[in-house]
Amino acid sequence: MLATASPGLHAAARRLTLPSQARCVVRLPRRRPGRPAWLPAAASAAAPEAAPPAKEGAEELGFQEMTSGTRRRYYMLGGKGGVGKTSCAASLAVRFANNGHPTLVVSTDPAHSLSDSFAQDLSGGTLVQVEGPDAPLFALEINPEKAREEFRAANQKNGGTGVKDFMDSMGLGVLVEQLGELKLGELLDTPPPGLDEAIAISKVMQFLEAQEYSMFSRIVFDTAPTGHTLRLLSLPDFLDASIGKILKLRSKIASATSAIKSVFGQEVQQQDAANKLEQLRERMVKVRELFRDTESTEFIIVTIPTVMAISESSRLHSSLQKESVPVRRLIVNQVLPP
Ligand SMILES: Nc1ncnc2c1ncn2[C@@H]1O[C@H](COP(=O)(O)OP(=O)(O)OP(=O)(O)O)[C@@H](O)[C@H]1O
Repeated sequence: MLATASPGLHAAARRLTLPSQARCVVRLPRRRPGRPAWLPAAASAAAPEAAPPAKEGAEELGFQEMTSGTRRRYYMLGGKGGVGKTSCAASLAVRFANNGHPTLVVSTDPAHSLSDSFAQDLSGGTLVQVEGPDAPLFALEINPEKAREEFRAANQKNGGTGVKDFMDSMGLGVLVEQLGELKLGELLDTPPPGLDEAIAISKVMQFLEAQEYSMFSRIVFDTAPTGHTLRLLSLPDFLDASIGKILKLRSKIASATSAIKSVFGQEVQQQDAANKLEQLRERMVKVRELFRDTESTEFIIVTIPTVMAISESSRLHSSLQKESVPVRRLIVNQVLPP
C-alpha cells in the first residue's frame, strides 16, 4: 500500500543518503541531489564539521552506522515548524524497516501528518502496521491534547487542582497567593509548552517496556517545533523547583491545617495530588535522560535552505549542545535546483 499510495515517499526513503560526517541530506522526489551550494556561513554553527560534497559510498557508510546493531536506538527529529520533520521521520522509518529493523515511528503532531505521509489512518492512538516495508513498521500518532486531558482528568479526580482550592477553602488566602507565584494552577490547568509532548513521549516509553513491544530496534520520534523541544528539556528542572517549593510549603502549613484537613477528609486527596506531581516529575526526568543518552539516542535537526530556518536550526543546535543532547546529523530538506 505504501508503495502505491505514497510512491514518492517510498522512493525517497530508499534514496535517503547520509554522509559519514556530522550531517546528512535527505533527497526527496524532484529535488536535486548533491551538497547544497547555497549553504551560508550561518549553517556552520548547526553543522560545525560541514561535510564536503557527499559521495554515495560515504553516505551509505553513514547510514550503515545508523542501521548497524540490533540494540534499540531512538532517533528524535526536530526543527522549525513546517520544514518536513514528519516527512523525514516517515522516510527514515521506512528506510530502517527496509534494512531489517522492526521500527516504530511516533508522531505527536495533532495535525496528523503522519497519516497523510503513509496514506493510512493512524489517528486511533494505537500502533498501526504500515504496509510495504520488508521488516515490520508500525506507526503511532499520539494526540498530545488527549494525553494532556488524561493527565488533567487524573489530577482533578485526585484533587490535583484541589491543592489550590483546598487552601482557598481553608481560608489560607496568603498561602494561596504564594501558590499563585509557584504557578501550580497554571501548571495543571494550562501546562507549559513541551509538557504535552513530554507526556506523550513518556507514554511511548512506558508501553515500550512491555514484552509485546520489545521487538522494536529503531524508534523514530517526529517531535514538536523547536520552542517546545527546548521547553521539554528544561521541564524536569522547572518541575523540580515547583514541586520542591510546593512540598516545602505544604510541610509549613501541615501542622496548622491537619486538624481541619482530617475533619474534611482532604488529606488523602492532597497526598494523591502530590504523588501525581512527583510521578510526573519522575517521568519527565526519564524523558530528559533519554534525550541525553549518547548510547541509544540521537537528535537529528531537520532544516530547509532558508536563512530563517538555518538561523533557527543553529540556535536549536546550540541549545541542544548546552543541554548535552547528542546531535550528529542534520537533514537539509527541500533542496531546490539553483
Ligand atoms: N522534500 C519535499 N518535497 C516536497 N514537499 C515536501 C518535502 N518535504 C516536506 N514537504 C511538504 O511540506 C509540508 C510540510 O511537511 P511536514 O508536515 O513533513 O513538515 P513538519 O516539519 O512535520 O511540519 P509541522 O512543524 O507542522 O509538524 C507537507 O505538505 C509536505 O508534504
